[in-house]
Amino acid sequence: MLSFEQALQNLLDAATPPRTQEALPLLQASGRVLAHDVLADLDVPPADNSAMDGYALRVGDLVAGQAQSPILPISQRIPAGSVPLPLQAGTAARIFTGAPIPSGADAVVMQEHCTAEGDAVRVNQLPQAGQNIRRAGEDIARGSTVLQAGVLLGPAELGLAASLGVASLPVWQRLRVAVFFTGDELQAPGLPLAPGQIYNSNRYVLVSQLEALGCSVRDIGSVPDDLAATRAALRRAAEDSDLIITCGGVSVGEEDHVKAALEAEGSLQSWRVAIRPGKPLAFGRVGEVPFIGLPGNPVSSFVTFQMLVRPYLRRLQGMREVLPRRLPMRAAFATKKAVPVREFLRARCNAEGSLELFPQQGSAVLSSCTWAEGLVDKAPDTLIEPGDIVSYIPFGALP
Ligand SMILES: Nc1nc2c(c(=O)[nH]1)N[C@H]1C(S)=C(S)[C@@H](COP(=O)(O)OP(=O)(O)OC[C@H]3O[C@@H](n4cnc5c(N)ncnc54)[C@H](O)[C@@H]3O)O[C@H]1N2
Ligand code: MOO
Ligand SMILES: [Mg+2]
Repeated sequence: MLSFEQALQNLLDAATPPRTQEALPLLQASGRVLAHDVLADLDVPPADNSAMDGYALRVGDLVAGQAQSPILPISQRIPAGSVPLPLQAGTAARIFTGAPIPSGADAVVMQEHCTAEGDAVRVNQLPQAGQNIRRAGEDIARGSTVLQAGVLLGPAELGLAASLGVASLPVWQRLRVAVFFTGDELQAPGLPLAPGQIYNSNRYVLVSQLEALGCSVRDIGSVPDDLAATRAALRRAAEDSDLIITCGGVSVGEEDHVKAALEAEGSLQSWRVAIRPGKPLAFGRVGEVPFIGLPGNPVSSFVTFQMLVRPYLRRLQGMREVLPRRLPMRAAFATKKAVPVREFLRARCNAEGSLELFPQQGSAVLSSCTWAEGLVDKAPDTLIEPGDIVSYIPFGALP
């Protein structure tokens, strides 16, 4: 049986980085992984511009007059998008937010601090030099790396690329993941349950987790607890896929056919990891296609995906390495027995700022995964007492 660390290391060592990339228009690149760094070939903003609607002026012209509320004639009007003339000495320019600063001006005074008087302006609150001016390049400096290869492109990244004038981005080809779900008892949501059936919830957890990571999923569907059917499903899953992930049928019962099917159609590299939930996790290959057999228990497949499959998928997709952020937090609970495997306990923070456990830590209790906000990572053969500091991994802190 592998330790958690061995299982994770095996997966990461086996993760071949992506090779094929494609250039996509920005809006089609959302949710994709950037294949190359993006460098700025211009300053953003390109030129000094006004942060406010007001008047561009030279502070020295205000002080020279020594008046409390000096008045300056208005020499030009600069809306955003226009090209200003150099500022005439002793005058002010009417200027609007985003408009370029005329050469010679060194501050913008907000119109709320002024009084317009015909074609002149009375300045009631003297500005500091540089005030309300957004300098060229203060957001992005020409030549700097704006986006790093491996980032999962979201709204802010697309906006930043657009602010540089970039219209398309190089992204890695989506990882093609084939999935199927084993179990005679499975019924699709929306259809009536026959006696003995349950709804196939794992499908929705797995497919949505894969899609959230930018994978393209081919769902082979539900497969009965039958060796020949499982072998046929493996063969189909291996066609045109970069990875196969199945749910169910990897434990020790006669109705669990995934391991035998894998040994018949490919190779079983390892089976069972010393963790709870998620112990009967299987790794292997079908031909050249890597295979992961997740356990059927809903929490087992959820937690093993989060803790082991995600880091693997991130590397397969060329995403930046990010370790799950662990927080040392105080436990407001006690565990009852020390088990010889590493445990990931579903927990969340209470009003006092310490951690509570979901009362049922069984691995078929899917409702715990909507109640919990993260996992307490508990070492083998240990107990946790109230007040202990534990290692807590918020779901949101999982890369
Ligand atoms: N004698 C033993 N029995 C079991 C062991 C063991 O070591 N000795 N391991 C237990 C552990 S740990 C786990 S985890 C489960 C995993 O078993 P399988 O991977 O073979 O999963 P199944 O038997 O197919 O199903 C387990 C459980 O989950 C339900 N299930 C399955 N697929 C789905 C799905 N798509 N959606 C919702 N629920 C699903 C299934 O009905 C079963 O209740 O084995 C233990 N047994
Ligand atoms: O591996 Mo299991 O998830 O403990 O039920
Ligand atoms: Mg089973």
